Amino acid sequence: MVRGRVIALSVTDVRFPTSSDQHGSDAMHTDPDYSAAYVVIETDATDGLKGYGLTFTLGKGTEVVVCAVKALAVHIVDREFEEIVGDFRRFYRQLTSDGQLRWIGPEKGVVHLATAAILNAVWDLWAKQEGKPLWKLLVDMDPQKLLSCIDFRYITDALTEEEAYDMLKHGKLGQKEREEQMLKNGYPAYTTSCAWLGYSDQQLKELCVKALKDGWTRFKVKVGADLPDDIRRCKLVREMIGPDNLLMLDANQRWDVQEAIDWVSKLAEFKPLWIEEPTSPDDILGHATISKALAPLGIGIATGEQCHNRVMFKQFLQAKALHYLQIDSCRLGSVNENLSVLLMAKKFQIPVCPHAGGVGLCELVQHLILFDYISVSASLENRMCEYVDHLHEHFKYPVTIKKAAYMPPQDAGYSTEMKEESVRQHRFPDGGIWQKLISGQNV
Ligand SMILES: C[C@H](O)[C@@H](O)CC(=O)C(=O)O
Ligand SMILES: [Mg+2]
Repeated sequence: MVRGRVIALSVTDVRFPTSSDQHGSDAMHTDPDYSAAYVVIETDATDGLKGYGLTFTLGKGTEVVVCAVKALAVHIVDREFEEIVGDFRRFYRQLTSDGQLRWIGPEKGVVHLATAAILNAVWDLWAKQEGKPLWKLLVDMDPQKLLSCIDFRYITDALTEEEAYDMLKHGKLGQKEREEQMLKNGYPAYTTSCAWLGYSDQQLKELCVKALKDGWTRFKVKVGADLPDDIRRCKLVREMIGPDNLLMLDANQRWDVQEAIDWVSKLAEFKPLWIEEPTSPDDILGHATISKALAPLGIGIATGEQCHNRVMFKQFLQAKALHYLQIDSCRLGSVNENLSVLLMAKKFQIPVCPHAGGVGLCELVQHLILFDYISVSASLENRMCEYVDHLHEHFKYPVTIKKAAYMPPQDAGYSTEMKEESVRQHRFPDGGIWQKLISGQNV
């Protein structure tokens, strides 16, 4: 039962000094401090439940997003929670249509990341009030109700509400069996944690040995800064993992279109399944060109982690510019907008392989991909969810990985809540960790 009036929203700049060990590094982000604009919403209900939400950022970017969250807060504070989730499409539109703030978007960039942080907190609270993990709240939801959370504006030329309804109705068939299957075996995952760009060859080897021992069979390697380095690192990883395990490459937008084609052709001998973000995330036709050129080599295109809204995804799908669609729980407008992308991917028959390289992204996106499998795609073919092995210890409900698969979370909510002590220590700039770093002490 939905209840309470929202009486407060707070937002905190939380940063982890991951760059000091090169965790998370890639060809474009060479000093990534994994960070979050962390939102907490409170209501006047007597249950004491709070909603926790975040969006993923890197270091300095966080303070800008924090400002945007504060600017948007006026739309949610002092509202009945029932009024928000009871007509979620309306609320989503209100938040994304603020007459002054939309000028610095619309539905992209800082203001959209802020929207994601706030809405993620709303979904967390809604799931908690219903006493269910978010994936289960979605799976159990009536199709009409689910659709009422989605803003279809700008995508009806690709997917109508009626088509989406039919898909969700159809998705009910066999849903119970798929849910049981997930509870037993989990959702298949791949790891990116063996081969961040700043890791040494020795680190790469040791991490591959450990990952293989832990049962991982799918590996992603960062590329794009230096071709001879890429050839050496891909050779090393391919030798370590053998011919049958999967290898994916990620360039994080480093190249021009022709440069991408030339560079990746030189890595084709290592049999990568995909090249991720070969060029600008906004260059839909460029991706289509790269896709055509690399198809004879059997290399697909993956993208999405910086695809800023459903309209971009629509065009990527229409232009046949990607083979693997990488939703992100914190870049799009939360669950609402991700639902629309999952449904478009289903219509265009493109597998969804979520992005999770960041703090908290694994915790959140597991819910979306579980819902996708159980209620929308009903397929595991060519599908896997990213996993990175960092910072889970700071979450109250961290992910559980078994045999290289995400096991469905059981606690109510969206797994977004961080431990209070972690927030206190990592708050920027006054948290203990940052005070020590700023004053030059070892941490
Ligand atoms: C800066 C992030 O670590 C980025 O490299 C993550 C990424 O591209 C991925 O996980 O994929
Ligand atoms: Mg990536």
